[in-house]
Amino acid sequence: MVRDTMTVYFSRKEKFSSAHRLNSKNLTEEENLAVYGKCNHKNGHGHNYEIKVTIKGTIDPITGMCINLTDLKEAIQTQVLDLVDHKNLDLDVKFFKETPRYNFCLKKDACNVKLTSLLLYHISTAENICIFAWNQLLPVFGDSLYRIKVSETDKNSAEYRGE
Ligand SMILES: Nc1nc2c(c(=O)[nH]1)N=C([C@H](O)[C@H](O)COP(=O)(O)OP(=O)(O)OP(=O)(O)O)CN2
Ligand SMILES: [Zn+2]
Repeated sequence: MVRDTMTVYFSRKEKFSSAHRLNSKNLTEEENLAVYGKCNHKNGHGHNYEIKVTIKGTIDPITGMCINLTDLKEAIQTQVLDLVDHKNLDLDVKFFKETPRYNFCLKKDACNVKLTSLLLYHISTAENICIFAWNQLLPVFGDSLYRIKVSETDKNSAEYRGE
């Protein structure tokens, strides 16, 4: 039986090259080295990243498409690739350079419990690159944006599905 509405997924892969360094402002020099190892080296390093963006939708009966590939390519290019390709993620991309996440934690000292604010920055891991790309593409695709996968190497990748 053929259904009236069928949910389908359409994906596009792109590549980009960026430099970065894994280093947290919330850790000491020694802690950074212990957590990130060689990826914390002050010279930084680079990756030929791959990003895969998946759109969820129904098939337009006239075009046979759930999204026009031209629109998907254009959005990935302008919203993501133009900002990260041949860039230093930590210095050139605002999300990693200066967009703080405000977290509040309770710190207990000898006599009382104090509310202390802690500024947390986005470290340029594959996980956070997924979040960056999601934030950039969500205004374009809304609920149709299904999944973003970012691969640093053939061996390492992260995925985000907006959850
Ligand atoms: N959870 C995460 N951990 C790490 C990430 C990350 O994005 N999320 N990223 C890195 C570094 O960016 C690093 O460049 C990864 O490279 P490496 O450790 O060399 O891993 P490879 O798979 O490329 O190489 P092998 O030497 O074969 O392991 C680190 N951690
Ligand atoms: Zn790296």
